[in-house]
Amino acid sequence: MEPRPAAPGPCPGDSRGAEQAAAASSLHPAEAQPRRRAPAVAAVLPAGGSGERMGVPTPKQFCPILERPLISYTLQALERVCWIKDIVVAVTGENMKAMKCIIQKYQHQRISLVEAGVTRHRSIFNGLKALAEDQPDSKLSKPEVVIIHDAVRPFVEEDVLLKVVTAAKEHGAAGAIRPLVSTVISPSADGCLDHSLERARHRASEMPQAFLFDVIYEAYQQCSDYDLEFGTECLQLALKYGHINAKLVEGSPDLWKVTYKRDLYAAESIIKERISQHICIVMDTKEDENHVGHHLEELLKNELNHVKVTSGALCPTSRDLEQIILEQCYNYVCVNVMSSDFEETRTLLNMLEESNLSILYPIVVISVYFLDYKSVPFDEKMESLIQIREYAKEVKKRNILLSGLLIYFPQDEQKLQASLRQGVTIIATLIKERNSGLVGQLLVA
Ligand SMILES: Nc1ccn([C@@H]2O[C@H](COP(=O)(O)OP(=O)(O)OP(=O)(O)O)[C@@H](O)[C@H]2O)c(=O)n1
Ligand SMILES: O=P(O)(O)OC[C@@H](O)[C@@H](O)[C@@H](O)CO
Repeated sequence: MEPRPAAPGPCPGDSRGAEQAAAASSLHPAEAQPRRRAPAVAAVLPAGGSGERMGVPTPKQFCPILERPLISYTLQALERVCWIKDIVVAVTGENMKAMKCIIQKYQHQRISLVEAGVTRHRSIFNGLKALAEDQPDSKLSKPEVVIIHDAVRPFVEEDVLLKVVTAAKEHGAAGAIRPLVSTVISPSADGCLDHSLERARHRASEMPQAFLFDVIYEAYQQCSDYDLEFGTECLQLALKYGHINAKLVEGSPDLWKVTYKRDLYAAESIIKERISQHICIVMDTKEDENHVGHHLEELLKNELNHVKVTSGALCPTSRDLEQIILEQCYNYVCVNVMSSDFEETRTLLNMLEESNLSILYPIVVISVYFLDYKSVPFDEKMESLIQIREYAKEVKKRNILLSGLLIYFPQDEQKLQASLRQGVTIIATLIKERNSGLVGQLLVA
C-alpha cells in the first residue's frame, strides 16, 4: 500500500489553475483564458556548495534532519508539485554518488543530476545548459519557464511556486521577497558607518525565483566572469543582461535558507512539529465506549487541542486504519487492555511496514498496556513486555520508533485520571521529540 503523495494543487493553465494563476498574477479571473496552454516548467536546484558557514565537514545540503539529508526535503517539496516536469540538481562530482543514493533511497522522481560549478551562478548555469540542449540521449527538454531554487530551502510550497511561475510568464522574471529583519548599512572605507538604507523601502531577496527560460539562459551566456564568480542574485542577471525588471512576489516566512547550524535545528523543529499534528489511537474495539482507551483518547484530544486525534480499529476488515495510514499519519498509540502480548502492536507494525510510509519520516508507535501488574506474577508479564526491546530494534531498521507505556489498571478513579494524564504527557513527548534513543523503552505512567 503505497502512501499517496499529497494531492497536487492547481496546474497553471487548467481552468482551476488559470483562476488561481490569474489571482496569483493579479489578473482578474475573467481575463484568464481557462484553456491557456500550461507552460512547460522545470526547476534547477543549485546544490554544489560546501556549506562553510555551517561549520561542519558535511556540506549542509547533505546534513541529516531526522536521519534524512536536508536536500531530500527540498526535492520532496518540489515533487509534490505535479506541473514541474523536470528537476535538475547541480552537485559536485565527489557528491554525485551520494546524491544518487539519496534519490534511490527516498524514491525521488523527475530528478536529473549535473556537475556543479565552483560558484552558485556557475552551478545554476550548468543546470540551465542541461535543459537548453536537447541532447539526443537526454530525457530533458527545454521548458518555457524555469524555477531556480536553493537546495537548502526545504520549506517551499506550491502556492509561491505558482505565483513566481505565473509572474515570470508575464514579466519574464519573478522572485520571492521577504521584509528585512535587520537594517542594511553601508560602511565607509575606514570601517565606519557611511549610511544606512531605509529598511521599509527595501526587501530581502529569497527563493524560489522563476524566469522565461530564454531570458535567464541568454543572461547567463552573456554573463561576465566577474558576475559568475561573485554574483549572488539571478534577478540582477536578468536585469543587467536581459533588461527585465523582475516581478517581486511576497513570500512566506518559511522560505529562509539553511545557512548556519541554528538553521538546521530550526528546520528539524519545524519538520517534527508538522508530522506530529495527527495521532491515531488503535484499539482492539471501538464499540465499548467505557473502554479505558477511549478515556485516554479523550484526554489526548483535550490536552493536545492543536493535534488531530483519530481512532482506528485493528480488526482485519478495518478500512479506516488503512485510510489513516494513506493520509500519512506518523503517530500511533496502540492500546492493549489487560493483555501484554504483542499481537495487536505487531499487526499495526506490519501494516505500517507494508505501507512504506516510514521511508520519508520516522513513525512513532507507542504500545500502551493497561495492566494490573499486581494480579499476575509481575515477572511473567515483564518477560513478555521486555520483548519490546528486541522488537523495537528490529522495526527501527524500517524507521519506526517503537516504545512501550505501562498504565496500572484498574485503579481508583482519581489515581487512574492522574495516570492517564501522565500517560498523555509521555505520549506527547515521545511524539514531539521523536528521539530514536528512546526506542524499546518501557515507560510507566
Ligand atoms: N558552488 C556552489 C555554491 C553554492 N551552491 C548552492 O547554492 C545554494 C545557496 O548557497 P549557499 O547558502 O551560499 O551555500 P554554500 O555556498 O554551500 O554555503 P557557504 O557560503 O556557507 O559555504 C546552496 O544550495 C548551495 O549548495 C552551488 O550549487 N554551487
Ligand atoms: O549568497 P548565498 O549563496 O548565501 O545565497 C544565494 C541566494 O540564495 C541569495 O543571494 C538570495 O538572496 C537569493 O538570490
